[in-house]
Amino acid sequence: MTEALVQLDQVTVAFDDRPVVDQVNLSVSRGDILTIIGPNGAGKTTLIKTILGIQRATSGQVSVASGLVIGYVPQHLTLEPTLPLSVRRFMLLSGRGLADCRAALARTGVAHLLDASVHHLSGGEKQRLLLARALARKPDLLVLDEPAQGVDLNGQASLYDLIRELREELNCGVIMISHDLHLVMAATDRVICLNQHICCSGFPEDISKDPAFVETFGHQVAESLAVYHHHHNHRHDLHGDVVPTAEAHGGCNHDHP
Ligand SMILES: Nc1ncnc2c1ncn2[C@@H]1O[C@H](COP(=O)(O)OP(=O)(O)OP(=O)(O)O)[C@@H](O)[C@H]1O
Repeated sequence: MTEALVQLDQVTVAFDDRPVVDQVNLSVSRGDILTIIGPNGAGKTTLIKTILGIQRATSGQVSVASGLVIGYVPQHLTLEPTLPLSVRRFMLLSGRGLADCRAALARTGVAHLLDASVHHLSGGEKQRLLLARALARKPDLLVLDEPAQGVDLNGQASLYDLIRELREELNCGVIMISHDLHLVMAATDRVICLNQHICCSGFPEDISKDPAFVETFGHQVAESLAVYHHHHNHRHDLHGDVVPTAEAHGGCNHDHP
């Protein structure tokens, strides 16, 4: 039996008696990638804050495996603009040694920025730095809140590839929020569509046909996902370029009707 890293049973979070997360059940084990999608204000961030223990559930049960190490990648890097801060210093603030910090930066493709100022990093570099900080903790569970924000389309694909590789290398579980529906459909194992309550959940190829998904995202999005069934038969390097694999010779396959 696979032990759940985190399990939510009937979790509700209400602000001023308004349920923002409503009776949610979910479970993530090692090796799982679970993506939470949903419209603005659907309660996605509140839900992951509850998993992280930053937000208390109003009712229901949040259970985490004992000694669980969580690596959290927030939506944005929030910094005091007047405080000089190098990448090296930022990473060392995680409490890990320099060797671990260097290895994590190398894994996310930004080792060359060790002595750069965090204030001068591009949007994509900041996201990779945040991922490196989470990795340096050698997490059992990676929790990412819109990890591809500010990253161009090629960069997004390579970032999702990297997350999949890290899941295998660390044998960790992954929970992420994403708005990049096409990429999510290709990169995730399971999807939860949240609109306060879980309106549907399942495998990406099935979820786009679910009436609840169509109701939440509209016909146009559902149809575009249904025809854009993305067979991910290749990898991307950290610059977004396609790396052919043994079973494929590069290029995306998209099924057209
Ligand atoms: N601490 C709080 N106090 C009161 N209301 C809150 C609090 N935190 C979040 N909310 C409200 O809860 C609702 C859900 O917010 P949340 O940030 O979880 O949504 P989201 O799905 O992550 O949205 P987005 O996609 O826009 O980031 C919003 O209406 C928000 O205003």
